[in-house]
Amino acid sequence: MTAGATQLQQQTHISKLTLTNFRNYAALSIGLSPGAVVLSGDNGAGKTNLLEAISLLTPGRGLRRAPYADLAREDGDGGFALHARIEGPEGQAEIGTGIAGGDSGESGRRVRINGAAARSSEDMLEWLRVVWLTPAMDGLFPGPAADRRRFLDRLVLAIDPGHGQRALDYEKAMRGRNRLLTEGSRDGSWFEAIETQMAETGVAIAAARAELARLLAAMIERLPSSGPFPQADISLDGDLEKALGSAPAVDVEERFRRALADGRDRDRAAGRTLDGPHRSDLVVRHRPKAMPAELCSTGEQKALLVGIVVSHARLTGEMSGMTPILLLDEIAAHLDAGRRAALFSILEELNCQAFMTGTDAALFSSLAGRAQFLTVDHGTVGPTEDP
Ligand SMILES: Nc1ncnc2c1ncn2[C@@H]1O[C@H](COP(=O)(O)OP(=O)(O)OP(=O)(O)O)[C@@H](O)[C@H]1O
Repeated sequence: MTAGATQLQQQTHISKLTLTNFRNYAALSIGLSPGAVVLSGDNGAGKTNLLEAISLLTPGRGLRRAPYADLAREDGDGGFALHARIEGPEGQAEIGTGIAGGDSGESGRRVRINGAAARSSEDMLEWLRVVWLTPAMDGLFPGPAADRRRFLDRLVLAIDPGHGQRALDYEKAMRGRNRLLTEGSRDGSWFEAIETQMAETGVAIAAARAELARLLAAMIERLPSSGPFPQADISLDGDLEKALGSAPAVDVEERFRRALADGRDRDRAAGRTLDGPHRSDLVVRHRPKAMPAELCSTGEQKALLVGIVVSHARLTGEMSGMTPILLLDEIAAHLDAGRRAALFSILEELNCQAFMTGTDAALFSSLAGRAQFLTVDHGTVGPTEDP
């Protein structure tokens, strides 16, 4: 067996995917290969739906952030089910998730791993990590900070599975504080308890983001300085993230707790908490052009994002031994032939399973013989003839 074959065997990948009543799929079961998987088909055929299904194999609402009830096929019973067989260095796992018919999905989706109910959806991270780039993210740099924060937190989650719970705990505490503010409560001990929790979880969130930014910046240095995917300078714009650069976490926590207490009147007037990691931003600059990312062309922004995502995939692989599965929706749309070829060879070098979609398989023809080509046709998926 060649060294390459051994490597491929160890790659974390989905080898089988089954969808039941998911979006436009009534029933689908497909075998998947490690490495690149190209999904081509007409507009509306169901390519993104397939990626969305895979994105639900990680905590959260998936790549469209759609309500679970919308994921259930329109003519179905109101529920949906996904099932995936994962193969990786740790062995094989069977992961299932979905909601039952008649369940609005508001209470969350169920997750089963190897036949047993998971304690939380974060248990899936023991088996695989999933990261995506979608056309909706083309507007990430000029768009709202909330989208960049979400992107950043997803990158953190892939290297630090505890991040999701931290974010949930912080949001829950903040909702509690906001409720006290809008109710006009003056109950000092209630505020103190909630603000202490916000300070603890908030600083932990900021510290995890700062650590990701530091590690990711080191990985981005490994991108060739004049290559097709430009080096990005990334930094975090947030009071806590900045303070952590020059003070120990316990001091930052205490400062944040005091700032929350001192800011009650101001926040009461605003009806919400105005300071905290829920207001932080990810700042990206195009290093070769010495320009903020949001001022770059659409193609340049896409190339920057690809550089960040592949650097992150490399980082995750090196840290966890598990390279994320990449979902690259319509990835070829803004990349010229040279950049496409460069992307394909980076993906091969990363040794990750990467799903790429496009209306035209020809854009991926240089991968012939090195990728699995599948044609998506309104609820069915089969091998692409003559890719
Ligand atoms: N809950 C649902 N039940 C049934 N069909 C659905 C549901 N949600 C979406 N669809 C259908 O799925 C199709 C969209 O699929 P998808 O977004 O995956 O297309 P695509 O192949 O990525 O297309 P494009 O190339 O245009 O991006 C649409 O025809 C839409 O009507």
